[in-house]
Amino acid sequence: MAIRALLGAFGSRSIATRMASYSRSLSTLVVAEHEGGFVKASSLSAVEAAKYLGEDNSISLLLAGSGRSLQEAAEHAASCHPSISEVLLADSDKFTYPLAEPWARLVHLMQQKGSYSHIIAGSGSFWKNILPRAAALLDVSPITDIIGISGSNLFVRPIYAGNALNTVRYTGSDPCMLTIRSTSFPFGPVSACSFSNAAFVNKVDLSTFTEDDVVGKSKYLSLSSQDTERPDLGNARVVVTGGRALKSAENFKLIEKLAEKLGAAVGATRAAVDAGFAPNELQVGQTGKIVGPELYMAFGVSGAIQHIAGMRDSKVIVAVNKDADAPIFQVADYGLVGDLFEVIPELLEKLPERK
Ligand SMILES: Cc1cc2nc3c(=O)[nH]c(=O)nc-3n(C[C@H](O)[C@H](O)[C@H](O)COP(=O)(O)OP(=O)(O)OC[C@H]3O[C@@H](n4cnc5c(N)ncnc54)[C@H](O)[C@@H]3O)c2cc1C
Repeated sequence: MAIRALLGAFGSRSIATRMASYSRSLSTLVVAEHEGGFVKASSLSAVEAAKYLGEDNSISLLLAGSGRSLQEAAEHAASCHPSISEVLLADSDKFTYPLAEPWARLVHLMQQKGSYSHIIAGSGSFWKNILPRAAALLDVSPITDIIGISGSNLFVRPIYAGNALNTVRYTGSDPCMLTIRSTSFPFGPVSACSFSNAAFVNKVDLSTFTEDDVVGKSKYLSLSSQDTERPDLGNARVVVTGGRALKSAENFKLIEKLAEKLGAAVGATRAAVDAGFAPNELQVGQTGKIVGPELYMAFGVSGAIQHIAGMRDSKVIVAVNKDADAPIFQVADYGLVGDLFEVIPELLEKLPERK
């Protein structure tokens, strides 16, 4: 086993920024996601994380796909983060769709070409699908859900639904493959960033990438994307979450209306998702999305540990619950014992319209 558990007792907030780094010759490949011509915020968080691996870390960012949006994403990547030294562009219709098999082969190929010391990706479902396959091809053991980095081989990650933190030392061979929680390595507004020292953009030579590399068991059918009007749940500044107490999908629209008024993303507990009040991609928690907004508002949410695991890093937590003993109040900064069916309409009435 390449990973050795060492300790487990760090405070949970801002660990990434508190830990020191030490230097050694490093080169990191950040495997990135892009959408609509922009590199996703979670991938820029992976670049942020790479900075903590040590000084003199040369950071390359890999983008794959095809068409105009890939070219636009490459331009964005080249100027969006001062630590990126090179943007690598795998431009082929083999990567138009997010299928795990060809993408895992691509990561394998990139490692063969670049001999990176580290490969880093965000913790989202996209890379969760790909990275373990790439790690198997490279015969290394990945470390997932990193929230703190203290040098090139020492990482902190939550265990037991976030109730304990584990520090692990990577003792395997290169590359050390990591997925990071973007809430622990925040990077500023993605669309606005621009630096004068633009990174080089280099095309990846895919001549050795054969049809066999593309063949796999998965097949692309269609892509359903969330409502683009709303902020992305994983990166939103404000999240409004509803629980089972909403009782129906119709009532859950109260949460959506409040979110709209606040310019917030909508979240849901697993109980609300299982009951069909909200779609699966809105689930916050251990088996849903991990969020860390400035403001998290929970309505009719009991505060089960599996839910807390997904939102405990929020800066300010507001909870409204009928039951004064609900566990959610233990993590809330502001708590209101009350009926959400009275509180939300009152908030909707009193909050000013968004401009
Ligand atoms: C392996 C595993 C993984 C899991 N992963 C997740 C996960 O990722 N995310 C997640 O959320 N859960 C997860 N769960 C489920 C979790 O254990 C809880 O069952 C779930 O979070 C409860 O959701 P809830 O708070 O909406 O419902 P409940 O626990 O039923 O709580 C409803 C709350 O609403 C309050 N309430 C009722 N009526 C009103 C009202 N009118 N006004 C105000 N308050 C009211 C009640 O007092 C109560 O506290 C997981 C469970 C397991 C076993």
